[in-house]
Amino acid sequence: MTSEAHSTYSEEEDGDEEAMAYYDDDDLDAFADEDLDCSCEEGVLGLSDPFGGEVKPRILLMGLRRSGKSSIQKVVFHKMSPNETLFLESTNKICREDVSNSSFVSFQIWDFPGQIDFFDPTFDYEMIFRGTGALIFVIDSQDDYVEALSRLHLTVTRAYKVNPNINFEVFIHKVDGLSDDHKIEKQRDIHKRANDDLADAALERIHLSFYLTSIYDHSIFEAFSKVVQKLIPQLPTLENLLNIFISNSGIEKAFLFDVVSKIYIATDSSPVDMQTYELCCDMIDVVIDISCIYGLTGEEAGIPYDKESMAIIRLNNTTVMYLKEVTKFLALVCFLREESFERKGLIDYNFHCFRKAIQEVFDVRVKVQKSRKLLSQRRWSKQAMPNGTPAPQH
Ligand SMILES: Nc1nc2c(ncn2[C@@H]2O[C@H](COP(=O)(O)OP(=O)(O)OP(=O)(O)O)[C@@H](O)[C@H]2O)c(=O)[nH]1
Repeated sequence: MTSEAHSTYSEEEDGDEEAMAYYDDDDLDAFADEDLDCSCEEGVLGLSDPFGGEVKPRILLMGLRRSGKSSIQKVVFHKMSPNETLFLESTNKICREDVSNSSFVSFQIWDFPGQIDFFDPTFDYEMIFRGTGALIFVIDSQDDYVEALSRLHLTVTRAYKVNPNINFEVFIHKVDGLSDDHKIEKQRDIHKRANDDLADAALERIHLSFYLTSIYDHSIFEAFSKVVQKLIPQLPTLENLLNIFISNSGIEKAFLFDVVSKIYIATDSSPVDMQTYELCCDMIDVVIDISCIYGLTGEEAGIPYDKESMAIIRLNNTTVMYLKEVTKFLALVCFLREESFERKGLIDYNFHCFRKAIQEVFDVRVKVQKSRKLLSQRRWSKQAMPNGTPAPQH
């Protein structure tokens, strides 16, 4: 395998940098009124903490004690190594974290303590479920899951009553200790029992999606990618753009990755196989690691990834992997045959058009965010002055 990688980390702004600044600043602007950013440690909430004005979709992590909820969050979003999760303490309050890596990957994760009680009057579950986009229920596959299944049923039915638009995602977790046959067997059993319970309650219309996951391989990143993709309204547009890009460039497969979390936010319409996805994750690791070691020029340089970041890796099976920066947090990773890579000029030109199109999609999103913000400000000021009295000037 041969590889080339290139990254520069100049802190000085150049002409093109404006385009990047335009991205980021507008993004920040758009979210200025919902500046709820806090680390997990700082973001511990009381159970009745209201988040009235918030717009970002929520992803809830629920499940029994020690099922692996905090480990998932730490491994996917904090680069914690799986072995370190052995030392995580039990969560005893709801722990909220903002994930705003890029314009398309922007949500909040709420990690719930295992023993949460729906009948506790201080637990305002209606408020919580109302703003929820996805509810991930984690089941420990190495443990007896009878209790977990009844908890899943209770949680899902409560949540559905409050908000029928929630995506219900079930992670059959810790499958690293199981053989392939055993994994399939567990998935079938859990799937059947959970759906039977819903059918018994005449709630067949609730759809549950199941994933086999482990923090010890890439399955957890892949599952999270699928959960997040469902929350991206621009997904069909992104997929379309990727389809057009690859079919005109002789590329076999392309992924749009969020570099920080290694979640892929979109891919073309050809099927994804796990090995290809793992190779992409490894490539991103190589680029970021090399850049961290050799590229960083200053303390405040932050994430070692910029508009010059790119990498080419030639595999020993005549396949080439090509990574290019799309925005400050997004990368395009492509797989193509060596002979197709001879037309690199054409690929780069098409990439340029693809990148521009992504910026336009992003532009529309920012405009929508801004008009929503304006609208809510107007509503708010009307409420503040019901008789039309102008606000006092200071
Ligand atoms: N084998 C294996 N162990 C895991 C996996 N994920 C988490 N664990 C382990 O499971 C244990 C519990 O993990 P936590 O993340 O603390 O579980 P939790 O659901 O947040 O627990 P509470 O905070 O008590 O609700 C830890 O020892 C983890 O190392 C996995 O995929 N495979």
